[in-house]
Amino acid sequence: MIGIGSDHGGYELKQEIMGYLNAKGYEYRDFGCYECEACDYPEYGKAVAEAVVSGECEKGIIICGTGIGISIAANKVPGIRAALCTDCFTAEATRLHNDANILALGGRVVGAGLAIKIVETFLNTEFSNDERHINRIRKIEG
Ligand SMILES: O=C[C@H](O)[C@H](O)[C@H](O)COP(=O)(O)O
Repeated sequence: MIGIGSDHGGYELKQEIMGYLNAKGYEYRDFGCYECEACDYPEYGKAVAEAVVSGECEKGIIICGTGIGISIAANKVPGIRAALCTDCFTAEATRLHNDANILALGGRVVGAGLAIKIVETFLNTEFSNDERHINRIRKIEG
């Protein structure tokens, strides 16, 4: 199960990404927002982050205008490693090196075509399980 959430700045891109997830047969839960009226990104970042930490969702995708605010909010939840990506290289690297469990995107930054490629890369790249990366992730957890 993938958790997905956005504020109004990410609402349109979220619809595109949900279309992609539907087409590929991914199971997902939309944590809102459910309309494009102005709302507050911390609520949706936190909701997706908590669903990932609880185990309800294996991974999350969060979107605001820049992807910055919502990733800051999600990263406040212990156990979350949310990565803001604007290209496929970082999406792959953050799975391989950081075992990122949430992908953050900026709906005002990347177009739908690139965003979907980033999502595809993120969802299809496994953590490397390399000892050096495991040690570094442990240091983040404290
Ligand atoms: O980091 C914050 C996000 O990019 C928000 O989506 C953005 O601040 C919303 O801006 P506004 O309220 O001007 O639409």
